[in-house]
Amino acid sequence: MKHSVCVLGGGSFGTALANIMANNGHQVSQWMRNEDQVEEINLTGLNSRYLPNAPLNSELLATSNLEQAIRESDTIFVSIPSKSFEQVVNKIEPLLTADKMLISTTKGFNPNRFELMSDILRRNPSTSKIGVLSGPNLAKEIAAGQITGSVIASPDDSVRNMTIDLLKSPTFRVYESHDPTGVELAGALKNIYAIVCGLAKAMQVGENTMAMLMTRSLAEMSRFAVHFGANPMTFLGLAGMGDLIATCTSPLSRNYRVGFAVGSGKTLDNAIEEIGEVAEGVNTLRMVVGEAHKHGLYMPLAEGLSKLLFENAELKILVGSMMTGDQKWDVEFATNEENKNV
Ligand SMILES: NC(=O)C1=CN([C@@H]2O[C@H](COP(=O)(O)OP(=O)(O)OC[C@H]3O[C@@H](n4cnc5c(N)ncnc54)[C@H](O)[C@@H]3O)[C@@H](O)[C@H]2O)C=CC1
Ligand SMILES: O=C(CO)COP(=O)(O)O
Repeated sequence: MKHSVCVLGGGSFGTALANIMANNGHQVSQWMRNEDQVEEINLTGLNSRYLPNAPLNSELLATSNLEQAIRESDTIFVSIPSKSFEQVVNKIEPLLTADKMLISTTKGFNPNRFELMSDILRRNPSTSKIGVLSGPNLAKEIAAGQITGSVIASPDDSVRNMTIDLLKSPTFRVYESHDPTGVELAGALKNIYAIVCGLAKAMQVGENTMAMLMTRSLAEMSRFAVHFGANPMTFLGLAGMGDLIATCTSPLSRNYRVGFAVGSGKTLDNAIEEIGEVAEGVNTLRMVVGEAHKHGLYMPLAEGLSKLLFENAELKILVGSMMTGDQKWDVEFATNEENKNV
């Protein structure tokens, strides 16, 4: 069945998702504020700034008319960086109705207060059909047709089913989850550790070290997320472990690249400017370290990275924080009390 969908955001991920759905034969509009970009996509079938090597489906309609795009769509994917997410959602709120589904694809926190993107979506009074899409989804690989898996998390069956219907393709597989908190926190938190791993790679550490960093990152992420209501098992899936591997090892990840640039001697500001796209991990780090302090959560890697990026501490603080910390158990969460610390 053909559905009417709209993607908000003209960046790399929004474009990759819109293109999958257009290829699947759905009626897709992609809203962006930049008129030149609208014209380029509609006339040439290219989004040259964000996905330069990916010819787009000719039926994909770029638009700067937000009102029309929302009115004509049953499902709305919000692919706007966390910094502007709330502002855009406030604009569409008067246009929402109970039948419309809202899916966040943004991996970050509201910079103004400690809340996730789905919290912002849930504040709208019109629709409760809300989901979160997250997983190892490097946009450039998706656009190049690389086999990719993702996770749609929602308590609402119809939201999960619709998202699968819209996105499933021979190269894109969508799994389901009942743990939106875990899936969303996993996607946001891993960006911190992609920066850590980019830094480590620039320092030419060995594979033992990389493996240790990624595994302890997973422990830290799940410790934080469980405190806020997530299921620790979610972190073994694509949204947790999967996304952590993809972004902690790939130079296609903007967060990894920020870490690599800083590890190679650039300032944080220069590193961000050079990338020219959103690297959510920097804001996420600020928010998460603040909350970890407030709630007494032990997060030595995030703490070390924060000191390094924001307080000019030396690089060795990162390794030191991991090697001399208090945590002594390898695995903190297990399925029964007896095996609590495996
Ligand atoms: N690129 C990727 O590989 C993936 C990205 N994501 C997440 O998707 C979200 C969006 O990322 P990308 O598309 O990669 O970002 P991007 O940096 O490629 O593009 C961001 C887009 O948002 C637009 N934008 C920013 N502020 C806006 C505003 N106030 N009003 C309207 N448009 C605005 C920009 O003009 C740009 O078109 C991020 O949170 C990211 O974590 C998730 C999975 C994969
Ligand atoms: O989330 C992503 C892949 O799953 C994209 O990561 P970056 O935002 O670091 O590019």
